[in-house]
Amino acid sequence: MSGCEANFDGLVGPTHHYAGLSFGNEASTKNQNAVANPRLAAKQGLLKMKALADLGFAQGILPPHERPHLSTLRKMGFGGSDREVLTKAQAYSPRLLSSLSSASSMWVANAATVSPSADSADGRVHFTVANLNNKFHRAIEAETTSAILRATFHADKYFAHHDALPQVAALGDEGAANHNRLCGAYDKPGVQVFVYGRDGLVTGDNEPVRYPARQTRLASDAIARLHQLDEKRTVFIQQNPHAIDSGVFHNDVISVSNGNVLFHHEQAFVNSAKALDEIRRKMAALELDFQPIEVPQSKVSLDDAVATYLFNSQLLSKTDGKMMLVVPEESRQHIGVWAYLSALRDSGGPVDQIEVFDLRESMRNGGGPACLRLRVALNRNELNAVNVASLMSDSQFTRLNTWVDTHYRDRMQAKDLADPQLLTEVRTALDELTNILGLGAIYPFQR
Ligand SMILES: N=C(N)NCCC[C@H](NC(=O)CCC(=O)O)C(=O)O
Repeated sequence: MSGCEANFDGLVGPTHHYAGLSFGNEASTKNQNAVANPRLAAKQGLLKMKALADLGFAQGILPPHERPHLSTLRKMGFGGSDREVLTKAQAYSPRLLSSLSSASSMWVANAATVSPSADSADGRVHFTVANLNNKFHRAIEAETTSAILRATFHADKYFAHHDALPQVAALGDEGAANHNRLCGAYDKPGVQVFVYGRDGLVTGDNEPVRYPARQTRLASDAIARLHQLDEKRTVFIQQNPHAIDSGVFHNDVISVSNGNVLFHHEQAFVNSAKALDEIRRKMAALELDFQPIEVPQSKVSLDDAVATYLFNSQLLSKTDGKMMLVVPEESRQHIGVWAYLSALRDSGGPVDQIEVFDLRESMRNGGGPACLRLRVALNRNELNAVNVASLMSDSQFTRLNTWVDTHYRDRMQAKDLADPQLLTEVRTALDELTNILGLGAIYPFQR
């Protein structure tokens, strides 16, 4: 298969904690106020990146954002020295400070939507930063995400960058977590599948009632337009509102694609048969076979899918033509889910290997293996144009582990966030990280 899918993982930031900020994400709500371990979280992520790099997959690293986000606090009228701003914000509302200190930028599946050059009319890889406007703590990510992506994929000849869509609910956009691509070779045309939870312009009667639908059709349409996609190779599907109400806050909690395979739960989509048929027809026009793997509710319930995150997996193509599924430890711990995955592995189908990773620190905030990565399908020239220090290697792994050991605490709770020493630690760490990753001044405090 020519071209490759590079996975860029978000490095967990030093303020990682459990704040219960994401209504609709049941893990986030359930673990509010639990004690977090940022050092362990960062190391669990690095181990996954290194293991996949060692298996021969192209693996990149995206840095965390600066938190607490002093500039938002200042925009909200908290003045004085940095120390005073933190103290006043904490006194006003510990929850506000917590929101502006979340390490949520680690879940880079929500950083942007990415379209490979083979699908875009101008032959460039397109990135649209996600506005994440459904959650206050995530809506502040867009500006730094944009700086990071532009520094990592900096050659204009190959990469086109679009700013986030306007920050309004009608244009709610959560990035690649609601986007899949079916293809043959990664650098040849494929079919892009956008999944949305509600329309955005009009209120329909088929919307979730309990939890919010974060992605709108209006936003997905805009991205397809910005990325210059061909409608003959684009599909828009509504996510099942019942799934959203069961805790499937992003589509990547209920489906994942790779190559010509779509691994998904039977209750993932509205009017599933019609949607799958459209994908099949559009792929057939490219002379590609579509291989859906549909998991029935009778084998894995929606609730078990949300609890174990088996669909929040990475489906990766191996050199032997078979695929490997990267799942979180929680999927192995569940007898029924593990039995299903073992049978899938032994079925003679496209997936013949399951790899398990302990990502518990991230999982407790609702972020599994797929949430932590941003897929970027690249041809050889494009891969060569990526900022080289952003790619995982033996030396980067060693440097980053040492960096984490030097700068990260092993205990973090909301009450720690007003400590001015923490802000100093964060800035010192991030300044050093931009050197390790060769990214230049991407943070406002560096300018
Ligand atoms: N499925 C994908 N692609 N990403 C997972 C994102 C998890 C993230 N959790 C949080 O932001 C919780 C933060 C807290 O509660 O402390 C979210 O809900 O947006």
